[in-house]
Amino acid sequence: MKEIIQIENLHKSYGKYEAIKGISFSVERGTLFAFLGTNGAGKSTTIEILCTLLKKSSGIVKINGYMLDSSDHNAEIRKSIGVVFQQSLLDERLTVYENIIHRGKMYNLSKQELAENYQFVSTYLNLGDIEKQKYGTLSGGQKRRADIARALIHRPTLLFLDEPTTGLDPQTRQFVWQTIRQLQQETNMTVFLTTHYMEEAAMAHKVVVLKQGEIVAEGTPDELKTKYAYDQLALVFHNFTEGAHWLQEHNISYAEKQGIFTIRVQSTLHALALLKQAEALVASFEVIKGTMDDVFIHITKQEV
Ligand SMILES: Nc1ncnc2c1ncn2[C@@H]1O[C@H](COP(=O)(O)OP(=O)(O)OP(=O)(O)O)[C@@H](O)[C@H]1O
Repeated sequence: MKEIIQIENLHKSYGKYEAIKGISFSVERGTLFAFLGTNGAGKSTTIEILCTLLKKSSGIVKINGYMLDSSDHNAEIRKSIGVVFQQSLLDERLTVYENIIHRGKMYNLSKQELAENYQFVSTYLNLGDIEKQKYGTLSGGQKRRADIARALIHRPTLLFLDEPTTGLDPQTRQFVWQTIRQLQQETNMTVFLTTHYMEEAAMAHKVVVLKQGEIVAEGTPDELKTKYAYDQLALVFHNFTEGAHWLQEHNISYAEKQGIFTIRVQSTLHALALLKQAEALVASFEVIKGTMDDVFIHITKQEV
């Protein structure tokens, strides 16, 4: 089966408040999927439902071929997923090794499987230097490595990460991010990620954006950028007045700040054509590509 997650018309209410208002989407096996949304959009609620920690109000959810909330399927779902939450679940008083082995034992792995799996997670997360240290004494970045290792000890096919890099320094963020990408690519694991860092979402195979419990955009990063973001050409002219006149004569709308004229362009090729036309007047230029930040701001500002 191509899809590892299939969601149809999922609803979740907390009392009278409807946090998830009938969302439908799917995630393909072996891909990196980014689930985005403003604060309170319903991301954590959705993840908790998918991880069997929270009961849905209605809708159909299938994970790895198992129907959520149907007979003994939730136990099978739990075996095939790993979860890293914003808050850690490890015991502060135990060492990293003890914590991870303790977790592994919950999955009834044989001694040999447990040893092999530990070796696997230790290599990927570079645990060698911290495995004997008590979890409570680790730095934020080291804790994150241990959290991810804990989620992987039973070798799940699907990994949920709720804002895995929030609060980390840039170097640790990069390490965590590279490890996630490497795992996804080398082991064909599906990664379901929520993040507030748009450069991380830009690397996903598919993005879904949630706003107030509803899906407001869905597609590949390129599709979303084409639809919601645009490239800009920034120009500095040899002569400010001549440059401004040239743009006005050619009916080109612009914004100007401290001598830099910014023009919205359809593509880099469009920018090139304009530059050729205005070549004699231009002192310097820059083409600014549309980003996932632009996409996110555009979508989440829109009225639903
Ligand atoms: N236990 C609860 N009881 C009542 N309302 C809740 C409960 N949990 C969440 N909510 C509400 O449901 C909505 C969705 O919350 P959720 O935590 O899923 O959003 P989120 O997208 O994960 O936000 P963030 O990015 O801030 O973590 C919010 O309005 C929140 O206040």
